[in-house]
Amino acid sequence: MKQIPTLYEWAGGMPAFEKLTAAFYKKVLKDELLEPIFKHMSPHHQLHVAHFIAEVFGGPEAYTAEGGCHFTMIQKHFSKHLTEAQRKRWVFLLLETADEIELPDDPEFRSAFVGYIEWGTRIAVINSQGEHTGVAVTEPMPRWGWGETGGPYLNGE
Ligand code: HEM
Repeated sequence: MKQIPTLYEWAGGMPAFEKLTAAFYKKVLKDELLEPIFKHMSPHHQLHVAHFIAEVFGGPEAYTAEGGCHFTMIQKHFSKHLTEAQRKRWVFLLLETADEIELPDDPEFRSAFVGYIEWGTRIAVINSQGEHTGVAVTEPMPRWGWGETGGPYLNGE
């Protein structure tokens, strides 16, 4: 039976996630809707987000090793009062960056990728409205797989 790669491996490993967030946050800082909420972010922000997403997609436990967990990430959004318009722009710019840095664009990968991004951004917005969350401090990191598509696009292989 063929070994199915993780989304992390299929994407190109950590260099791909770090490239994605580095290019993404450059765009964010030039965007009129997002710049005001990100202008004070730390220089490590892009790496933390790369490590978080990479871990969700089956990569090494880098975010956890840095002392983070799912709740920590959720907490970073408390009381930011993020709007649906900001969320949509965040998603749009991330997907635009994914194309620009040539993240795999096969239907299977992108379907799984967008699935998590859609879920994760909605969770971020919900948990940004105050300082309460349904997410327990002990909640494990989400683990995203290929989902309904069941595996990567193999083009007849
Ligand atoms: C899949 C979706 C998302 C993930 C995985 C994510 C992840 C993270 C992480 C890991 C941090 C902490 C960074 C650090 O410790 O340096 C953070 C902070 C933050 N996120 Fe998100 N986020 C997501 C969606 C969003 C969206 C949609 C918005 C806004 C539209 C947003 C706005 C922010 C802001 C404003 C901060 C704090 C920035 C600061 O430190 O000044 N996030 N996010």
